[in-house]
Amino acid sequence: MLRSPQAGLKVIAVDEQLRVIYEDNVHFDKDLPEFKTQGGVYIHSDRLTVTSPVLMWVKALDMILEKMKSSGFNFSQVRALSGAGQQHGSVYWKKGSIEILKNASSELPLHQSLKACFSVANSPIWMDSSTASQCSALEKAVGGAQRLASITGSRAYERFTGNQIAKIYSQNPEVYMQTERISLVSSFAASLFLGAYAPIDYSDGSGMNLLQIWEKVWSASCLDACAPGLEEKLGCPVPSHSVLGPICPYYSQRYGFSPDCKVVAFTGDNPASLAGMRLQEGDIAISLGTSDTLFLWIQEPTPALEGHILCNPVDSRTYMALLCFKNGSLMRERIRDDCASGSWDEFSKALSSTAAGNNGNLGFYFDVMEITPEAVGIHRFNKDNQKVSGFPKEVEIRALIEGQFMAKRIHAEKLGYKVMSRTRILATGGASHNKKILQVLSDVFNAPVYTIDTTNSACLGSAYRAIHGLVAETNVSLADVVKLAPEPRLAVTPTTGAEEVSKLGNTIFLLISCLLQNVVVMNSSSKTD
Ligand SMILES: Nc1ncnc2c1ncn2[C@@H]1O[C@H](COP(=O)(O)OP(=O)(O)O)[C@@H](O)[C@H]1O
Ligand SMILES: O=C(CO)[C@@H](O)[C@H](O)COP(=O)(O)O
Repeated sequence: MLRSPQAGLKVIAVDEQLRVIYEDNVHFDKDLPEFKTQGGVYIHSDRLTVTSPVLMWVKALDMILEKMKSSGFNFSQVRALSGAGQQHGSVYWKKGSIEILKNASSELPLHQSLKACFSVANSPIWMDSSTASQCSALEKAVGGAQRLASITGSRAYERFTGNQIAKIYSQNPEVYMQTERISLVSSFAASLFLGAYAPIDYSDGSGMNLLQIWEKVWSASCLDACAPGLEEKLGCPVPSHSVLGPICPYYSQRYGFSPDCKVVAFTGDNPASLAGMRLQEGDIAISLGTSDTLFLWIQEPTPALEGHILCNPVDSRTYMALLCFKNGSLMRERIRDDCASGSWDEFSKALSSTAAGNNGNLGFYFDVMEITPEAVGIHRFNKDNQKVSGFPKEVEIRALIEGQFMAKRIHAEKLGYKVMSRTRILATGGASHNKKILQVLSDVFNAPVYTIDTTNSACLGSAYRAIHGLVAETNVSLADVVKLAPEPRLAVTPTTGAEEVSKLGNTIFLLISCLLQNVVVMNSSSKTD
């Protein structure tokens, strides 16, 4: 029921009929200003290193539980809890912290007891891209990028945890040596509820460049390439539906939780969204949160140099494919501020006043180095495919949104996904509130778009996973557990005629995208030569 994304901490509680009975959040920048984060993070002066203060996450948990308590929430009725964290980020527990965690006094908020527990105060998070040299070394150590992808589901990515750990070890070996346990953001949050170090689940563990996704064990060659003695610091990975144990006494004493309340393994935010959206095979899920992600349920994946294959969080025999785009909401917000006076309403009006296909005007908008494709900068092309330096405001807004969705379609198709007549697009995340944005999504994919009641699918998915955890050992599927839950709702259908326009746009977009990527890659390699 808990989720710790980048910008804040969110909570949802559901009853036995799977109705949402409580929903709340803590916003890091606004509610915890003493940490001075922007969007929940610190972007360091090199513009590559991105971290979040780990104690801010603990304080946010204290705060949200206090809010629930003051609203009269009945904690004693909670039978199970689970949660999700932004993927790839890591937390470093100092030697001896396990005792402090186990024995935290229920008289104190948790952040006070855990003040001295972290050997790295600012945790590296998914936005970090400062580990290029560690990525090259890891790929080299295992026999190349494709070999690493075949073992772990992904070639080396800078934000993936193994590379982040390798950086900490190489820059600060003494800090690494002082660390007794390394958690992901998800297993860290689970540890706070367990009062013990929680294991990493298979699904979030697949975002580390360390797990053999087929055998579901740590890869000795990847571990050795990153840092010595790493296996011991990570603990054994477990199936995502595992019950980790009962909630620790701290929560019964301070908030009135039942001592029988079970803690089910926490997982990554995207895997939890897959559960919350009740994804079926053939569907495509698009999360429009801080980052944009696209994911699919997949039976027999073939890991490639683009995209990620993760263990499926709700079915250990299958997988999920994931594509992540860094220039998501923050990019849309920047263009909203520049072209629509900071108003989503005005932004939406611009989408209504321009035609699908944008009269041939196309744009690529990457304020920060994109993950897929690896490109940066703002690149605009008119209907004659000539590069132009600017667009009128409304054209700019449509070029941004069409470009973002064309990139998603093209890259999903490269992973082998085919839009079929039964394809449903399930949209979630903050920007899925915006119907005009969803209309463009529907037109570009030529498929209907559905949403669920809450845009907070990762949090809802965590609640579903908590219930599923109670029965998963008896072979009951998540689909069975959530069959009473409200079905996704049809939000928009494709505009007649939009398909032809978007097909043409897609082809041109693909051509320019390939050229652009090559130019960027060539430029960056000539820089390092
Ligand atoms: N009406 C809207 N139109 C477009 N984007 C929106 C709208 N409302 C919120 N957003 C975007 O949603 C983002 C937050 O999404 P959310 O899913 O809550 O983030 P997270 O991934 O951190 O959980 C904000 O950055 C904001 O840009
Ligand atoms: O890096 C990825 C996925 O690979 C991101 O999707 C993170 O999991 C964080 O997501 P937000 O919820 O903050 O957008």
